[in-house]
Amino acid sequence: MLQSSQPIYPVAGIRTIETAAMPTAKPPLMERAGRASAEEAVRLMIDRPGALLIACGPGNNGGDGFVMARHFLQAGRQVVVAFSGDTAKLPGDAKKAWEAWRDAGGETLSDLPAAPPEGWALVVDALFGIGLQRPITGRYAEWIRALNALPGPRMSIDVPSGLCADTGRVLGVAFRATHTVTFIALKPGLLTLDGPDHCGELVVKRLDLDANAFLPAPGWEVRPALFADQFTPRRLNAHKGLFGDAVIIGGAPSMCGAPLLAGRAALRAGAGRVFVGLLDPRAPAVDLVQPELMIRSAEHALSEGQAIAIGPGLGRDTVAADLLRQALASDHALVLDADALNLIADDDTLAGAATRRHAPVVLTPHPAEAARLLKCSPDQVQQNRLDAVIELSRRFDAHAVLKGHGSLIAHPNGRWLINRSGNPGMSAAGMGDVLTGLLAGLLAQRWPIEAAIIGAVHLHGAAADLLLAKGIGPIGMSASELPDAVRILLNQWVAQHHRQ
Ligand SMILES: NC(=O)C1=CN([C@@H]2O[C@H](COP(=O)(O)OP(=O)(O)OC[C@H]3O[C@@H](n4cnc5c(N)ncnc54)[C@H](OP(=O)(O)O)[C@@H]3O)[C@@H](O)[C@H]2O)[C@@H](O)CC1
Ligand SMILES: Nc1ncnc2c1ncn2[C@@H]1O[C@H](COP(=O)(O)OP(=O)(O)O)[C@@H](O)[C@H]1O
Ligand SMILES: [K+]
Repeated sequence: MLQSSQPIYPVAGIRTIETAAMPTAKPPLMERAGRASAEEAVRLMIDRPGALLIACGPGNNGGDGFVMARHFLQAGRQVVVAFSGDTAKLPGDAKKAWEAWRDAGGETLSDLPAAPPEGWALVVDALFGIGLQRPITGRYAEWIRALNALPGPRMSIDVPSGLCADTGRVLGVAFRATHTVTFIALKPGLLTLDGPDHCGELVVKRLDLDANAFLPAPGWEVRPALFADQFTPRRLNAHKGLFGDAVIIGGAPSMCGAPLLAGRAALRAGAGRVFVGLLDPRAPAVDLVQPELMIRSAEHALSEGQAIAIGPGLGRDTVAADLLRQALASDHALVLDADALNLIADDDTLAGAATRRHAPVVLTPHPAEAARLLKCSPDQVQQNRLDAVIELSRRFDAHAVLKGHGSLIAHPNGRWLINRSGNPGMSAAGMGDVLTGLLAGLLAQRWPIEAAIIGAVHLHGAAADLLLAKGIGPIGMSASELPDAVRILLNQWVAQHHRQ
């Protein structure tokens, strides 16, 4: 069974859902959140006897911590709660949760205690959740640093404290959880930038709410279920003409490797034929490692194919710009990567031609390329990757993929997604070229545009995860190893889907 995709809401959306659900929620949402956290904690503490430490903060995240503590106390488990604020200033529900903890016989320490000799069974971070407003400093920062230094499992309630739930930025310092239990739905900051490094294993507890019924989800996580419609087994009577022609354009002098890698990826993704159009007049006439690739001059290759990807190793001279102009004038689906993006960033006429195109355009920038397109700094892009990808899609009226861990996809219809596959083995030259080739390969097979983008981005990361699981990486994983893993996965998924 393919797992269905989960919705993602920025904090404002979560707040809307909470406000709508809260008045009628019985038991109250904080009770549900505390209980759900306790259930998850029990799973983490199997084989770990002893006390657990819960650090509670001054808002409702702290309230969840008090509820969780009470459950363990009532179950006869030793719990130590640390809270450095003023209980009189706790917001309503959190105050009630503290009172219930106190009334159950719970004790609250005003500072972090020393760890027992056998260590804590579990360290729980209930300091800040979606209400984090500014960088953490002072005593809370000291607490987080001290908690991060403790051995054993560390669980965050809702959001690792210090992590911005919307962007995945660390504000000052952040708790590094081995497990995070998040409520109602996923938030973007848990899935991109520094989010995954701080969340550890991430579990969503919906608190018995159907978030989508309160507020249609603006974003979704990428899952194979979203493109499984395309998993069609091949007929015995199939022939290459059914699987389309992909065209890759690039390879200025000394940069031929990039389009060849993309071409190999397009083949492994199943394209019937792959044309690679190289700009370098002295480029080899054949790829001896992959002789199936049909190498042409760039000009010649442009007249072939159902899907064109242009950019890998393209260069930025007038020849490159002219080829890009021709590609933009074609009526095929077009993937723009690398130097094609840089050319567009520098030339309003090319940018205009991309924006006005009728056939689909896919932009696949890494953060520095996105920054050139948006005329800002890479840092500004990374400060809010979701806003950046949505803005790119809007400005160019195109599909956009902002690469990096937790790649984001935005469609011109406003829908956005975050991909969770992939690992740091992919932080190596040529990985982006492979993604470009996969996109061209799936588009050549006439996958609908959204399915092709989501599918390519997910497969790309999942292939790297497969290599990682086999011990091939993260150190030393190379881009040319990825296409074979893509082929294995795609065939497995199609076969599994049709056995169900
Ligand atoms: N609402 C609900 O129905 C449900 C909510 N739930 C739970 O509540 C959480 C949200 O609760 P929340 O809104 O109270 O925010 P929270 O994350 O506890 O932090 C706010 C507090 O921190 C303070 N503060 C902020 N930044 C700071 C900083 N840098 N350094 C120091 N202080 C800082 C801020 O103070 P202020 O900014 O006002 O000075 C305020 O006191 C949510 O993540 C989930 O766990 C669940 O129970 C499900 C139902
Ligand atoms: N740590 C990581 N986790 C997941 N994916 C990654 C990671 N590092 C890189 N990638 C992926 O690898 C690809 C790198 O692309 P790019 O930066 O264009 O590389 P190149 O230009 O060398 O081909 C992107 O798809 C990116 O999302
Ligand atoms: K937290």
